[in-house]
Amino acid sequence: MNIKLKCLSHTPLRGLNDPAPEVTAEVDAVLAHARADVEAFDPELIVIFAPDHYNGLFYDLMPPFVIATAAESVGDYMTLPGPLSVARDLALQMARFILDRDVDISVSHRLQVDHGCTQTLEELTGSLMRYPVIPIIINSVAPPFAPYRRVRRLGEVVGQFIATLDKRVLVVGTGGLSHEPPVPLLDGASDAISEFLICGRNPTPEARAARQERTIAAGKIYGSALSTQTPLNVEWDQAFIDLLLDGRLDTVDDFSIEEISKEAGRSTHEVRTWVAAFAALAAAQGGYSARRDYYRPINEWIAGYGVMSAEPR
Ligand SMILES: O=C(O)CCC(=O)/C=C/C=C(\O)C(=O)O
Ligand SMILES: [Fe+2]
Repeated sequence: MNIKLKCLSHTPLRGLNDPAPEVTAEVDAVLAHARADVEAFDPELIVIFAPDHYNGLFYDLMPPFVIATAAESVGDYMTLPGPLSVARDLALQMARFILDRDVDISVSHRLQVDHGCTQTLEELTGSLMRYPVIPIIINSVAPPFAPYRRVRRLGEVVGQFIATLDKRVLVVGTGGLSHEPPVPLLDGASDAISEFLICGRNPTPEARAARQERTIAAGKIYGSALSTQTPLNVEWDQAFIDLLLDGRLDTVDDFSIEEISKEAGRSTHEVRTWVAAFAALAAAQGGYSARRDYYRPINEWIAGYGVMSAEPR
């Protein structure tokens, strides 16, 4: 086995509410570099830890963790629609391995995934079909969440499974860092919003466009006095990146979900995908060397926007 890691933020607002051209050019250059790294590594498998934003998973049955044996992109927020080349048999083997090690995970044989999974896959590989992939969705948006220690443990067992493979494996985490886009909460929601959050699959084009417009409108005022969303938190982001750089993964076991939501925004919990990805790398190889490729708070994208890479020491 040979393993590498990439963790990246994603944003629904790329191309829809961009920051200054210098900033998008800077991010484009970082992403081009990341993509060249992936091209050179030529992975035989990508394991991607990703969140969902009420496109594939709803409160009619909201699992903490899901592994997909087949997945299709809904094509939201300018991302590519269509199927992902999921490594079906390997995904099933991985699910069995995880369950055998006392970590509960659901299996989906037909999962819809959104920009939270596909934007990063597209940025790193140029397509949804280029390499065999196993999507693992970690609930990071629809409370209640499994605690961070369970996410770390999930990552560990996935890493142990990867260690059994004779393959080049790229582990990806996507989401975060600090941010709070206008994703509705079930608690206190109107009947119409509750209905959407419980079973809002396959929205009409009009409903999809209205969701997108709400997010664009929020992006236009994010970080200003007009916004009611929790702002970006650069200190929180730096501390989290430092924790990963130092390999202090077990400190996430003490993370308080409520405190993070208050300090850094409710969608900051997408960093759970980074926790799982780093834990997988650490467990597969017994240690890693990581670098921070990029960080910038970008209000227009509602994103504490970061990119990290890591590989075995
Ligand atoms: O229904 C919607 O589209 C609600 C908004 C939404 O899904 C926003 C997603 C934002 C991110 O992916 C993010 O900031 O990480
Ligand atoms: Fe997201």
